[in-house]
Amino acid sequence: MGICNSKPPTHETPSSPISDTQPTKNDHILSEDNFVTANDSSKLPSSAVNGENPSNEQAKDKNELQNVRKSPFFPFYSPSPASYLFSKKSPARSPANASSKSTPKRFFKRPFPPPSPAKHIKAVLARRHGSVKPNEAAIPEGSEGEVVSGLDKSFGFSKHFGSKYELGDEVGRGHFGYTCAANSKKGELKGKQVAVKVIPKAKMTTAIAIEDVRREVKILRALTGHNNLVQFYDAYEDHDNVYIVMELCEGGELLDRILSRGGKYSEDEAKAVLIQILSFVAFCHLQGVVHRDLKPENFLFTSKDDNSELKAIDFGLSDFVKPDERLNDIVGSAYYVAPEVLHRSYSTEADVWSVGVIAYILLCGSRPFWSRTESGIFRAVLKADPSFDELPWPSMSVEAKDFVKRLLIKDPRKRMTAAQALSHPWIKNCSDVNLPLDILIFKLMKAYMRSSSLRKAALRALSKTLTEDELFYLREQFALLEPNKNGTICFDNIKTALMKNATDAIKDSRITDFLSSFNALQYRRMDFEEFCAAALSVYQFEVLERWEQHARCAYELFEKDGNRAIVIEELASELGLGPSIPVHAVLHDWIRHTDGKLSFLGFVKLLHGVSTRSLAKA
Ligand SMILES: Nc1ncnc2c1ncn2[C@@H]1O[C@H](COP(=O)(O)OP(=O)(O)OP(=O)(O)O)[C@@H](O)[C@H]1O
Ligand SMILES: [Ca+2]
Ligand SMILES: [Ca+2]
Repeated sequence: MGICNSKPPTHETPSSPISDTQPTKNDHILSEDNFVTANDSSKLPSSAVNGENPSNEQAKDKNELQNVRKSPFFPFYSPSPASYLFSKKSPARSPANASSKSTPKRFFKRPFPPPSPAKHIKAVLARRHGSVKPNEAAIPEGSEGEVVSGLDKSFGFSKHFGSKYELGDEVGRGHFGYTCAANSKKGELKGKQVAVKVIPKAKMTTAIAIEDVRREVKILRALTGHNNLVQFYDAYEDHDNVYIVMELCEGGELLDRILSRGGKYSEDEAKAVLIQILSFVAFCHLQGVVHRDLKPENFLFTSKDDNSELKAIDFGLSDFVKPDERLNDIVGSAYYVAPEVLHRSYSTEADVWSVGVIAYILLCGSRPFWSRTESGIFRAVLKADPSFDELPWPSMSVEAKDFVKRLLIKDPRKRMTAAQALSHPWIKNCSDVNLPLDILIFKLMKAYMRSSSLRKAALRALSKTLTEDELFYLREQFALLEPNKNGTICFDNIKTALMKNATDAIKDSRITDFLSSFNALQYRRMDFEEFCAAALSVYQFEVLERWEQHARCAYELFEKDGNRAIVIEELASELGLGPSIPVHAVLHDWIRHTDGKLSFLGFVKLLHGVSTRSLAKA
């Protein structure tokens, strides 16, 4: 990886404190020494920002720097000085500072920076506010983010906020709004403390910004009933603001807790946090909602208690996504953004990547992809492999490393889903987790149902090579479909399982339309053996070290039972190859010349089947 490790890197060198200041354009500058020098006053936190006396601040910096220089290891193995930045008296968190534009500034003086608040990708801000100069945005934007006058800023929300709630102290602040505690004056919540996210209409200067707020409320309203999701109560508006009323979480942001611990989470502690995050993410994905802004700032603890429950907040960038749909707008926060988002073709897997980044940070205290500039971070996300060689990784369990690596796989088809992550040995071996239904099962089953008998035979052969560990997840998923006493499922099982888990969000994400793909199961039943073939992801299988062995073994089984002579045209249509492809040249090696049956190469290609893109068009 080489970006955020213990050796002074030779490129993308962090030489300034991580802060909310705009990244500079000189991300190509190389630095021999990435230690921040204590007398480089331009890099010191300003007292105007953090309220500290500048000379104290310099002294602290110096001390910390000395600690760092003395330590042969990472800065995270020296006590973190970060917690003082988050004390209640921090002006960044007080209402008096309410005019500042975004997340409170927090500064660090470390050669290898710990996590800090993540900024939204500049292109997001350009689209939403029309405020970033076109040449500043890393990704060129169209005219959709243009500032338009005469926008309709009425949302149809109740206008009686003032008569129902009394606003109290500010409890947090983001780029789009600020959040206050409030007291409910009447109704069901009378006397109860709530949180109110206030989004000023003056900030909604583009049609997209307005649409985002509408969708934020719609998604919050629709998604209900998960323990790790903040409870939404209602939305209001007046001439100046939109008010989102929700459950008050008094335990602060996950980011603050990570920082106050100096980045040290034991495997078990990290696991406890990640189980909650993944359980929430799997829930969203089953409802067809992609959060798109998962980061430690957007998870809050309900209380200061060490074992407090974690709640996801901030659906400001979230969207509905149909099972076969790919989204293309570049959205999120740079450190956490998935490679396929930067490639403008993504779905729910992008959230899982962000959880991978959070998992990496929880376990080692550093960000897996870091650079001083946005474009540098993007380059790292697209090209660099995170380091697992530096401390503390060598002392961590093999399972923990495998878990994080499989969340941070660049190809989204090969990455684990949230439900699979909850079934990963690192989690399942030591905790009693309620495994959720995985939307991936339905996507794969749909592709299976549309496949030829030849591909089904190939998949069946591969499924016979699964080990007990690999079967665990499929067994759990099959059980969630509640097979009858003969151990088989049909259309009704799939429908019932989906409906049992449905919230209102499912209407917008059209998950129910998807059910028609399973019509064939109205007339026949599927047993566990066939389910394994149907719900097996060949792409995910490919990342396993023993893949080649599995595939060879499966090919032998297929040879005995399923392989048959096939003509090139049949294979081309099976694989969804278009007329522009010279099939005879391309598929030449996929068919064995001696008997016209599939070669090993052809077998592997057939296993992958038609690309999801051509399936989506079908
Ligand atoms: N229910 C809540 N209880 C307590 N604090 C909250 C609650 N909701 C939000 N906050 C605080 O307010 C902050 C800002 O809220 P939120 O993240 O929703 O705003 P935003 O403007 O959309 O942020 P961003 O800049 O990440 O897009 C949060 O980081 C958190 O500290
Ligand atoms: Ca936020
Ligand atoms: Ca937001």
